[in-house]
Amino acid sequence: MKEVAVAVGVILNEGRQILLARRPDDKHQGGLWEFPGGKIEAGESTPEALVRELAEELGLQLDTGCMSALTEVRFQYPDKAVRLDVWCVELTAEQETQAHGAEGQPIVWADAESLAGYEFPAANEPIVTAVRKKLLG
Ligand SMILES: Nc1nc2c([nH]c(=O)n2[C@@H]2O[C@H](COP(=O)(O)OP(=O)(O)OP(=O)(O)O)[C@@H](O)[C@H]2O)c(=O)[nH]1
Ligand SMILES: [Mg+2]
Repeated sequence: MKEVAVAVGVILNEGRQILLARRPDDKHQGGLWEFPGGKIEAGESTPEALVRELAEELGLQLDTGCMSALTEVRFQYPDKAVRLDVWCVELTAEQETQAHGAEGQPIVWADAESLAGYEFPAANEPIVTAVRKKLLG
């Protein structure tokens, strides 16, 4: 199965909360919570893909300077193979006010302590571990 390369953003506000979005029911892994992002297009770096995806999905106007690599996860679903390239995205207070579910999807700001209480796609388990380690030590 061809592996799909995905840019994934762990978006942090100044209070070290993390933005989660709920995946639409009709999409792959629908109804679960995700870290926003999407498929990397030909010729794009991961941060470039994140700038584009986070504008489309959340209305954020970002440049790549607020992004830093966190981890990479390869996972095989029964119907799909993915490689998630996960970057932290640090928002200013002003940028935080821009963030909304631009495609109608619910969003929440979650504390690192509460992340384990959300249902994520199976591939996200190592991401949650990495975020907790970064923010909680
Ligand atoms: N964005 C995102 N995708 C994830 C996460 N975890 C995970 O397994 N994926 C998988 O990565 C794949 C691509 O993500 P996506 O559906 O956001 O892609 P996209 O925004 O380009 O959407 P599209 O289907 O409208 O082109 C999906 O199969 C999705 O299930 C996650 O935390 N965030
Ligand atoms: Mg997406």
